Amino acid sequence: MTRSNDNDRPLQRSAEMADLTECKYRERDLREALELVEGIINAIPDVLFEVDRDGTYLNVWTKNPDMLAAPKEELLGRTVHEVLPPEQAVDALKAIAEADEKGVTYGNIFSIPLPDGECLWFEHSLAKKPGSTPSADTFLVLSRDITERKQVEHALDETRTRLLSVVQAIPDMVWLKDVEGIFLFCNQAFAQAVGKREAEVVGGTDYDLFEPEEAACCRESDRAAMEAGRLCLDEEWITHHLTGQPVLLETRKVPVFNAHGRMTGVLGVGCDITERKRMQSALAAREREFRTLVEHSPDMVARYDRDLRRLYVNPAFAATLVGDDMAALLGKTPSECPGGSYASIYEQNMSEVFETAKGREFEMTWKDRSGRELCHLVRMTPEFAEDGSVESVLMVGRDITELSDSRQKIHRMAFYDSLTSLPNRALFNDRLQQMIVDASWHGQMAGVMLIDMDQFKAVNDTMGHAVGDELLREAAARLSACVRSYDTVARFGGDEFAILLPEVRHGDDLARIADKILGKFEECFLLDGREVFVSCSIGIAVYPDDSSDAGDLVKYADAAMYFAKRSGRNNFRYYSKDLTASAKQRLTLESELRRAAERMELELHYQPKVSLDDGAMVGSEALLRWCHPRLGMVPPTQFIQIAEDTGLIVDLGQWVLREACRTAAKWNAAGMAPHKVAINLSARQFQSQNLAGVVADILNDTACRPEWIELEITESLLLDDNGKTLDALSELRSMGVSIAIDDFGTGYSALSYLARFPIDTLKIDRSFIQSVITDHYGAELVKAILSIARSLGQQVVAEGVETIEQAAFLAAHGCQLAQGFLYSKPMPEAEIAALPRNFSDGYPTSKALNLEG
Ligand SMILES: Nc1nc2c(ncn2[C@@H]2O[C@H](COP(=O)(O)O[C@H]3[C@@H](O)[C@H](n4cnc5c(=O)[nH]c(N)nc54)O[C@@H]3COP(=O)(O)O)[C@@H](O)[C@H]2O)c(=O)[nH]1
Repeated sequence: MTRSNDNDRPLQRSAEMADLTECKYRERDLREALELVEGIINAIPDVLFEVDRDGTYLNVWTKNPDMLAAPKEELLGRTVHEVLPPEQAVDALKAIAEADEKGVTYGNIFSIPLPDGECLWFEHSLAKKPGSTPSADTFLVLSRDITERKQVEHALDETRTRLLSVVQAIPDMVWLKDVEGIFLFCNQAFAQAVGKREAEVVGGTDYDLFEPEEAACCRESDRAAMEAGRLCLDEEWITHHLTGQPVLLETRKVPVFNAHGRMTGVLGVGCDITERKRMQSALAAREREFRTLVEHSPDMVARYDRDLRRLYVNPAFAATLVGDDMAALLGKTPSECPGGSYASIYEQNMSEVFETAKGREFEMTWKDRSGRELCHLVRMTPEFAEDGSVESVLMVGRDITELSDSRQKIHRMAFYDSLTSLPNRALFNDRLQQMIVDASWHGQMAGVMLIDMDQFKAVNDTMGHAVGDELLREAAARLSACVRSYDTVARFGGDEFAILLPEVRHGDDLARIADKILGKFEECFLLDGREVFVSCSIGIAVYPDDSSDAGDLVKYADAAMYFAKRSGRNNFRYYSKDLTASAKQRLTLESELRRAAERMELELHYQPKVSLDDGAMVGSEALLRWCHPRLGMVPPTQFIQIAEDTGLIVDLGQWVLREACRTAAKWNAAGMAPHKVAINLSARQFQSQNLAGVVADILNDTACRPEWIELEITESLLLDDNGKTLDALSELRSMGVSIAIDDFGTGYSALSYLARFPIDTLKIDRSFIQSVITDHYGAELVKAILSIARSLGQQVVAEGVETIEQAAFLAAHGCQLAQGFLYSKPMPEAEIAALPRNFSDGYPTSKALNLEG
């Protein structure tokens, strides 16, 4: 600093003064500068070091000595190597070297590890402070504690990493675009969907990823979100790069703002809802489908709430109950609409479904709105709320009226007789078992009756099946009228009935009931406009006297019934032990008869038929005999009925036919006098086989000519007017076989059949022949028969001729043939062959009578 003056001394002085002032000024400036520096150093929180090039601490300034790694006194004069950890010391020297080279250096970050694992962080700025010589250069180091900042940065980093992981991990697509639509970020899900790496997506736009149309849509929805300034929900179609399939994204887009509130872009999250949409539409389709099904189902469908009120009914339900008016049903309980006695049963079932949470199924018979009785199979199913409670009940009702009717029909068919509507044998047996159980429990007696109609077969055969059926129905009604309501009248089949009589106080009660039945049957039956008398035979077995076993009781009643029949019919018999033997015998005979033919126990005997004209043996009747190994010769009267009852007669008859034809063929061999063999045929043989065909086969097999045999049938067979018999007889007749009516005169019907059927011979029944001599009416009857036959051109055979007088009467009145003990008893084939071929000697003949006359 220089100042001018005029006087040297004073000038000098003033110069000195000036120097002094200058000096003082400088000193003041320096002091002020120092104070400023000191003030600055005190004002800043940082530490200021001065170090030399080797890192020796020369000076330290700080307001807060705690920030120092060691007390200031210990620090000064020591090098960074002595103070800092080795790594940090090396970094410090590197920073000094950089400042040495550049003059200054900023932003050198150091961390000093602490014993607890944490770190202290510092940011150093260095400036070179030139010395008087380069070697005297020192370096000012401004050390700023940035530990707090670093911690915040670290925490932010962690948060960011965590968020990024989350964003990467979520299956939804996440992306961020700036306002221009440039991708700033995307997660893996997005990158994968568009077939790029994340880095490839960032920096591009939608147009780099999608077809223009798709990209435009995406941009459009971005703009909409940005314009709205809030979260927007949208749906976007994109094409998945892997499958090439369109993918529907449900997108949430939200504009992103910076710290100043300026919009910087839009964040998008996309969820692939293609499958969900597909499921939803499939679900909707199924729902429509089910609705259509339910709406068009013939089943009744309804849903009920906990108050048993209807929430839903389908049209079938409404139609059955009220017609079209569904509203009349909704919100109502069954009791309210349509009401009725079944409604409470229905509601009770439904309440139980709500209470037990278990479905129910039951059948319900009720009436629809037109009053028609219906049967429904009702199924009630609980429907659960989320908390597991039953929220509603779904009811499906199927109309099983037809099925129920069929079931009843089947039940009736299985357990009831279709003709009489009485229980059948199966139901009878069931009730019998129950009756025994009850009787045993109450210590009571009970009865089993078996009833067989005595003349049913004759009526059936003579008046036809329709009349037979009518008789059975009437008989069933009469039996039912004779017993109490809790007794059971059953039909076993044919003309066999049975009655169960529980709660019998005394054995005699059963006799009174049996008497009542017999009395009822004494009244005539009006059948086909005619009065017919049919009696019955009754067998009685008593529980527990006779047996406690159901099977035995029936068997014993049957034995008793059989005995009643044997002892004259139209009566009843109690079972007694002896009867069992008789019934057993019958059963034994039956089973033995089945095997008689194969055991060769059967044979035919023949009874001659003699011409009353000249006494010549012109034929014979084949009569079956059973040579029983134990019982000896069993007469047909003892087994033919069994054979008829069991149907065995068909096979036996065929055997007889074959044997008789064989014999006829033998006896008519060349050169012998003609001999016609008469063969008895049962009505059953007409019913069960192609009789004409069978006869033709047998004739053929045995080489027997048709004219060598005559078939004897009973009158009753001809009264079967179904045409079958007429056809069979006509066929046989056309083959050349002659037909005879056996036991003529014992039938109950008109004689008109004589002209209708192809009949060659009438055999007058033995009972008429036996009375011709003793009884005037008998004689007149025989004369009348002879007259009818003559006028119809039929031959007459008198059977059972036992006396000369009978033979003479018959010969005198024009009877052509006679058969009876007078000439011969039935004999084996060989014995007949040995008989004289003529019975003229001592026997009356018309020729002899004429000679005498
Ligand atoms: N469906 C078939 N029925 C047959 C067959 N064989 C026999 N029968 C029928 O059995 C009944 C009994 O026959 P049977 O014991 O043989 O008696 C016959 C004669 O022995 C008997 N008869 C003959 N003459 C006299 C006589 O002078 N007096 C007298 N008391 N009895 C006599 O009559 C029976 C023959 O009768 P019919 O047949 O009516 O001419 C009997 O009804 C047989 O029909 C067979 O194979 N199939």
